[in-house]
Amino acid sequence: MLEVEGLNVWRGATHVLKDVSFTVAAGELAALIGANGAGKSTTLLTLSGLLRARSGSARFGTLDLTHAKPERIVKAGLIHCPEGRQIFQSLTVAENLAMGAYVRGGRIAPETMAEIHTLFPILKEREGVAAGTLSGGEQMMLAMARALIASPKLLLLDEPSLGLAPKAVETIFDVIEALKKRGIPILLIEQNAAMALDIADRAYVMEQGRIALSGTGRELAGNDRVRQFYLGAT
Ligand SMILES: Nc1ncnc2c1ncn2[C@@H]1O[C@H](COP(=O)(O)OP(=O)(O)OP(=O)(O)O)[C@@H](O)[C@H]1O
Repeated sequence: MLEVEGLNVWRGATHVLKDVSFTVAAGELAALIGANGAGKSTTLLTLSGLLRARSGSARFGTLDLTHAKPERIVKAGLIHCPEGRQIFQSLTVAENLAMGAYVRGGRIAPETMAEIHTLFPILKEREGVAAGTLSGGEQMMLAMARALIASPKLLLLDEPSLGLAPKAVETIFDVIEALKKRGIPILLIEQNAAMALDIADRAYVMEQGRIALSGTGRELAGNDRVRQFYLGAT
């Protein structure tokens, strides 16, 4: 479904992504984990068409992401869910959700809204309030709901646990598991390696712009190097 091969991306004078290769198969939850500055955000920006690769390829089905315009990539169903703070703070919850449908050129179908309210009951309760008044966890849920309304064929989740209280992180990961059960393919970018590896079918560790390790979530959770550097084992 998503095939990235030998991707090299420069930002200014810095060679950030170095021969990056990975795949996300249909129905799969893949996790990309790594420390601050490893190159995870650069990877997402490249897949969304906002940064251009100097060499290598990234294909989403038949679409060549290294040359397609960002709007074309969104239309093809590669939907980037940013961290919760990037919702429209002064718009209501309902208005933010409407923006998700707008990118696909339509309205929200009643059955889609019903599904969103099943996944995120809190958003129904809060539909009339300004998004900026929601808690961090609720804002993340709104960002995820907005991405889902855009009918993703592959959902790019950018650090969904960032800055959230532990209870909110658990709720968000429960939702991610629910999306996985619905068969929505997900590329999850996370610093919270323990939780990401726990739910990932396949995982990649990025270090200094390279894929340093890959395997199933379980394999990597048992890997000595991962345990030492990413899971805090002693
Ligand atoms: N605009 C830029 N110009 C030059 N270098 C940049 C720019 N943005 C990021 N970098 C460099 O690219 C490298 C990777 O950054 P990136 O943001 O992709 O990492 P990350 O793994 O997503 O980390 P974080 O979790 O902190 O966002 C870092 O070394 C960073 O300094």
